[in-house]
Amino acid sequence: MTLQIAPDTALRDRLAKREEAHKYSYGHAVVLAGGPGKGGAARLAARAALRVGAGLVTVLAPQAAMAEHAAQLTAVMLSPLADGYALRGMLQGDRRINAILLGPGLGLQRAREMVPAALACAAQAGDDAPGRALVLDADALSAFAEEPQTLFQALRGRAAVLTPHLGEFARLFPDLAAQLRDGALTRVEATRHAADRCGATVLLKGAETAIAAPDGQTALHRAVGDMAAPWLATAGSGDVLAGIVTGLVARGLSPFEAAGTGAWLHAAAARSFGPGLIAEDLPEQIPQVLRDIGV
Ligand SMILES: NC(=O)C1=CN([C@@H]2O[C@H](COP(=O)(O)OP(=O)(O)OC[C@H]3O[C@@H](n4cnc5c(N)ncnc54)[C@H](O)[C@@H]3O)[C@@H](O)[C@H]2O)[C@@H](O)CC1
Ligand SMILES: Nc1ncnc2c1ncn2[C@@H]1O[C@H](COP(=O)(O)OP(=O)(O)O)[C@@H](O)[C@H]1O
Repeated sequence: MTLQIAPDTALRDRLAKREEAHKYSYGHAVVLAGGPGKGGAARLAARAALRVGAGLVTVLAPQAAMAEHAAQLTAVMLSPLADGYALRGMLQGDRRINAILLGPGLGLQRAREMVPAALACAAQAGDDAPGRALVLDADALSAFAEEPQTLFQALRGRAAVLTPHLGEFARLFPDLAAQLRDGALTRVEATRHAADRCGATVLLKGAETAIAAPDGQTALHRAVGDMAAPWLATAGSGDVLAGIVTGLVARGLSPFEAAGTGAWLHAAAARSFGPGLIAEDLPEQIPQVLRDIGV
């Protein structure tokens, strides 16, 4: 049965912060950024992760892009990160980093190096203790268009969420995208097959966002009718969604829960802001959405 996503009491409780907690109770998310002039997407995502309640969020950027990020970031932290070797060292040395976002503005070449390094340090899916989870979006997906099996082999069994739009989905799963276009598969069915094939949670974006976990669970978020959010059709809104999902896994939600909750929060923030929305507005609207559902 496909879950229809809506806020409930359990969700409100999961999103609240406890009186006695401190920042490390809510995880440390890192967002990998690409080269100079390409940092906007990573900053949007990082801000969203912090707004949704991750305890700490750090943008990891190449040295050449540090000055640009430093001029723009305040609550979000910033560190230099040269290459995949340095990423492995950082992740092996700091177990408190429990959520990693790769893709927004990362660049295809940097993604090919960083994604395998990050996956090698991710938790096994289904571990009892909440481990380190990855969110892969944008360039982290497109980078493997020529060899999706390489990505799927590295992903299998890891705690991860893939957040493709239909174009990115077609690059990794061309046969499933073709069957979706032909009507041979529904959106939920295509997403379920994709999750089964890659061994990770898949969130297929769009006005109807389908989510599937490798264990067969599925969910659907329909931003249509009363729930429409058409102003989300703006550059960078997907980067913000990836950041929201990353913030939620940093807070300890499972990849499947984080994907569903993130899809709902993202559209609710767009509806709450209304016409004229641009991507920067989405993270700033999250506090209002949280208040509206009683968090
Ligand atoms: N403010 C920023 O800094 C922004 C940075 N961005 C970054 O820019 C990089 C490249 O993004 P692009 O937008 O060029 O790459 P995309 O992969 O989104 O777009 C390339 C092509 O994919 C197809 N496509 C896009 N969306 C589709 C959809 N929903 N359904 C079907 N086909 C679709 C179209 O043919 C499009 O020409 C990424 O790293 C991304 O994160 C973008 O997210 C836009 C905003
Ligand atoms: N008409 C629409 N109704 C609801 N949501 C939409 C609509 N158009 C786009 N979205 C949402 O906006 C986001 C766009 O993401 P994406 O295509 O990756 O853009 P970008 O790469 O510019 O960030 C996705 O979450 C998608 O579900």
